Amino acid sequence: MDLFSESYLSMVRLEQQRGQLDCFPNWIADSEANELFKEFSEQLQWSQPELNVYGRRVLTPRLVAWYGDAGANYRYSGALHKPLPWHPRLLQLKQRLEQQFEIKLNSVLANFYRNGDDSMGWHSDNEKELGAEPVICSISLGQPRYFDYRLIQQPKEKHRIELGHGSLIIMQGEFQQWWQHQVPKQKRLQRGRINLTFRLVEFSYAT
Ligand SMILES: O=C(O)CCC(=O)C(=O)O
Ligand SMILES: [Fe+2]
Repeated sequence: MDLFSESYLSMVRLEQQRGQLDCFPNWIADSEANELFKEFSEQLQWSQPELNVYGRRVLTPRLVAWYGDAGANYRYSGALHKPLPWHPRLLQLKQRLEQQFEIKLNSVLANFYRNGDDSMGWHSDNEKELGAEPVICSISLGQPRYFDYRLIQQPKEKHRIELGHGSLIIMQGEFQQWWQHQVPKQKRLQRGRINLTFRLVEFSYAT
């Protein structure tokens, strides 16, 4: 063990105006990240919902699963989703985030990008049930993928980072009000990536 073994906690602040974007490149050590990738790919209840794009039904270009406390309902891909009960390893990660950053979270959207053809288009996570200044903690496992973000008012000026195995980014403050983000296709990539975005959503009693 070397003197700098705590360096996995090192943080890079990428943006501090118009919201905050922080990156912890090695938040989860490789060996644990390997285990988590395997367990989540095999054990989460992945589905591929249909999206309504200008009146056409198309499949979401990745697999998704929504976990959380009962009542943490969330609208994505055009429909309201009730959370599945916590997977124990997701719950552990949630608690680790809550303790380290002194925040409260109640749910997680898991995304499975099967290969470089899977993607997520430009969006802000600005749904009403997230509140005005959500704290979103996003963990990546598996194939490193680009994460692009841009100011809504300057859409041509794209910023690009790569989210590697075991990394964490935190978006908070006004970030969702000013910026959009995407995970573009990277056609040549064959391997899968799992992303977990932990959130705090307002409870709703919709059925
Ligand atoms: O896969 C990612 O890194 C981004 C996921 C995301 O933006 C979301 O779930 O809202
Ligand atoms: Fe997002």
